[in-house]
Amino acid sequence: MRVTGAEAVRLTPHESVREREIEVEQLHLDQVYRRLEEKIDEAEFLMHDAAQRGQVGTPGALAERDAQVFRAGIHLNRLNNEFEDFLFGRIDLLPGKDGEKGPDGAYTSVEPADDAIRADHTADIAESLHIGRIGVLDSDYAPLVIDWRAPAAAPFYRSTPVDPGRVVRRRVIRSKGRRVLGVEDDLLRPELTAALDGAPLAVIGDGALMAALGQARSHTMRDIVSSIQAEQDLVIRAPAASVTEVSGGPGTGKTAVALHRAAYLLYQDRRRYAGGILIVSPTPLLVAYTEGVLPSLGEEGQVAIRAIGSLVDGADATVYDEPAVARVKGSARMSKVLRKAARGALEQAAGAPAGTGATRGARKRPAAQAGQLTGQLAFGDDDPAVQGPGSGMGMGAGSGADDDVPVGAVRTDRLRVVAFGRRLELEADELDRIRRTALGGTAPVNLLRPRARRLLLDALWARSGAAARADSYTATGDAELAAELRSGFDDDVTSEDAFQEFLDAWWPELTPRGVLAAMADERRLSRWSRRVLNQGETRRLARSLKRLGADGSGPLSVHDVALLDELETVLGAPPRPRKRREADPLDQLTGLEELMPRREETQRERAERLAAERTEYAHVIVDEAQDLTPMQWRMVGRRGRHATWTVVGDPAQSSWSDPDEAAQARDEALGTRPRRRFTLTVNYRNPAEIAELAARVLALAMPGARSPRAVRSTGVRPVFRVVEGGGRGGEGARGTAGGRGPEGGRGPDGGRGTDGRAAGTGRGRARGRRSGQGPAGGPAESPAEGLAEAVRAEAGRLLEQVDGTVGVVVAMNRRAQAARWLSGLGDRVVALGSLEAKGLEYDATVVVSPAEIADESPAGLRVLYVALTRATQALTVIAADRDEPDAHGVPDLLRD
Ligand SMILES: Nc1ncnc2c1ncn2[C@@H]1O[C@H](COP(=O)(O)OP(=O)(O)OP(=O)(O)O)[C@@H](O)[C@H]1O
Repeated sequence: MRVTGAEAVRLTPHESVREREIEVEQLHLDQVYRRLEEKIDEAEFLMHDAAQRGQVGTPGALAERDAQVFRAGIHLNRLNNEFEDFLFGRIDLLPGKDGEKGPDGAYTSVEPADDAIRADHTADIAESLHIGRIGVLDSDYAPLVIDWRAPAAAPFYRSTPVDPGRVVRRRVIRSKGRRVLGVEDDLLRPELTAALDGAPLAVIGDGALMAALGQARSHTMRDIVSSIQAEQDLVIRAPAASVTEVSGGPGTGKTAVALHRAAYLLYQDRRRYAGGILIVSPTPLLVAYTEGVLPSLGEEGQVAIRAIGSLVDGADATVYDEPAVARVKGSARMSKVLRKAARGALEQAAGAPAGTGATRGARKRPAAQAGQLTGQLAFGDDDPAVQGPGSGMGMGAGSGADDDVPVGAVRTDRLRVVAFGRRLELEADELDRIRRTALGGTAPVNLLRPRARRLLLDALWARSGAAARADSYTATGDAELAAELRSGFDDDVTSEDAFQEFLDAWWPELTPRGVLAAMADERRLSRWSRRVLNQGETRRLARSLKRLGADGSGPLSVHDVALLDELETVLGAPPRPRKRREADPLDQLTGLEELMPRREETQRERAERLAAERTEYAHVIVDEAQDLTPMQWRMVGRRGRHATWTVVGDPAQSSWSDPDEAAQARDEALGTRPRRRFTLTVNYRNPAEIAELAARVLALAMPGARSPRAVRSTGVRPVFRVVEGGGRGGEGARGTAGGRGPEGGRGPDGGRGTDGRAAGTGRGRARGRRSGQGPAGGPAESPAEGLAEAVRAEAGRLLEQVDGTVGVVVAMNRRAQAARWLSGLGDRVVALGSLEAKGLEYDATVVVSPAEIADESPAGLRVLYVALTRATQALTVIAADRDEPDAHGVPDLLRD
């Protein structure tokens, strides 16, 4: 903004300095954009020119041209992306110890020269660097903007008044599009009188960080690139070798740091990370919340952000298991059960249940019906565990008119073939022995089929007279003839449809979903889980897996996905057509089509594609690592066998009940790689008032654990409200919202008396009355008067109070109910179950019935701790009877 003379008169001296400094930055930004436009023109010219030249030249020249065009295209794409605050920072530096410049054109020295500061505490600024989302050089290769990830930008984040290095002033520049809106400075050497181009160094405002933290939250996370703090920067730029472990309480920026680290690693070594970076997130909600951050940092290509329930290709878990079931499915013991189930499913398919006298069973049972004997699943054509034609109907080897085999069914209790003009037969005993021999060891079941086939042929060969003949050839030294005879025999047998059909039925290809569905039969499962799970666990597991249906295609739970992945390993993936390798973009370059305008792939689509193409990654980042079950660690571990890792988490927020078992699985996944540990200590999300309340729950959940230090205080204390009867079934319960009379709530100022009432009779409630509708859509006098009305009223009040989002956190089994309570309040408010709240944040939250959340699972107190730490500005706790609230509405759990 240009300050005219008339305006300047009206400005206070302070304001005029601010305006002048904004103007200085505006001039620089204009210069940057001019340069960017030149670069865009260059890139466009290059692309056009290359297209004109077509496919002429030597292969080497063409490859070089393609590479150039490709680079230009990527650059163009980035430049064309309309970045908010493209340029966001500046540092003014003292002269350095040496005069060496780095590749970005900036001096590399971190420490000031010995004579940088004069005896009278004055100094001159030797260099000013602007920091932005990508680096820009001017036509003389002098830096106009330094990429935030470049080494020269590190002092912007790292310098502190205690250890300022060369930095005298750090400036955060706020801009929108091409317009600079404001600047905020930190003076890192306040004792110094510094001059820039002969004029005193101006210092404007303070609290760029505070301004960022106070901003309203939306449904997507913002990057923190302009205000990364020193302890966070250490993690982001930590060397990638081995394992980087980051712990820190709620709101300390673990997720933000993890995302920025992915962008940093790509910047540092793009070729190495062309192998892909996987970010594992606990929920699809958190994926949706965070997936915009990387594109805003100019990175989206090589990073796949996946929810733990979507890590297996094609699986998209929509269901949460009850805690007792989740405990069983998540336990490392499941790997044993699954191994047995995979082998058991195969035996079942062939009609010989393990341990029940397979021969007898097999004799009595026609193969296609064998599974039906246990009452649940038909192993055979409709067998969910079986893929492909399997035991297809047809005139198979074993089909015959005898016994009780339906016409056309393939028998698996005997094999009959004709070879070398002789009828050969293997009986059930022999087949059973062969199967057991083939299954010996730990190799994947589906991959053992060739071995089983070979054993069958050996057995048939042994019964054929040809074997004796071959032996005599061998004895007379004609081994070649013996081998020919054998190979002719094998050809003869295997060319018969009968043999192939038998094999398909007797050793079908099993699918993970099919085996999982097969485990829904409790009797069968108890055989497979013997001495591993107890009866209750087996029952719960079988019951839960019924959801998958007989064909295994039903909805998956989050914990089922790790089981599927394990089964994929145990069964062995059937060979798939090879897909194109995702590698360095330059390696894959095929020509101009890479650059032609196409529909932009979304981050999610790209993630899907990458995940489908990759089974392993070069770097794995695990967010909310404390929540991974042992089975999930095994699943994630398989994706990073050769990777470096960044693992971020907070044990105090863990919803897993057996931390020791999880720690062991984590150690196995991370192997013996050396670890670097970091701790983040400052809570940037919650104001101190909310953090204090959460700390009370932390003291119960994890005695002795330390809360992070809240960086700001708003003076707005949590509000408590009471619903009588609200704990008894929610919607159906009657009660009085805020019905404890004048003392029913504790006001935002910490005072008691009016707020509970005000909320109870507030806007949300009035709206309900006006429309003649209760929160659940029924008449106002309906039972929704209770908890539903209180929640709705409070959400309505908070929507008035904040500009951004409101989250209503309820126990998992109330999710659907709560969504109905809030219907019509708009999309700034959302209802979520306690486990879904992981990692998310809202301007304001309503936590409904803490006791209910805490009682949900053995880790309930830690889950409640998560729920209470989601708000950036305001928190309301609605207590029901079960919370045993005191006269002020404070639940028993949350009292001092
Ligand atoms: N340096 C920073 N500058 C500005 N905002 C920050 C900074 N660090 C963190 N934040 C903000 O603080 C909030 C919490 O960050 P984040 O979600 O990454 O924390 P977390 O440690 O993952 O929390 P939780 O454990 O509760 O999931 C976010 O809004 C984030 O943008």
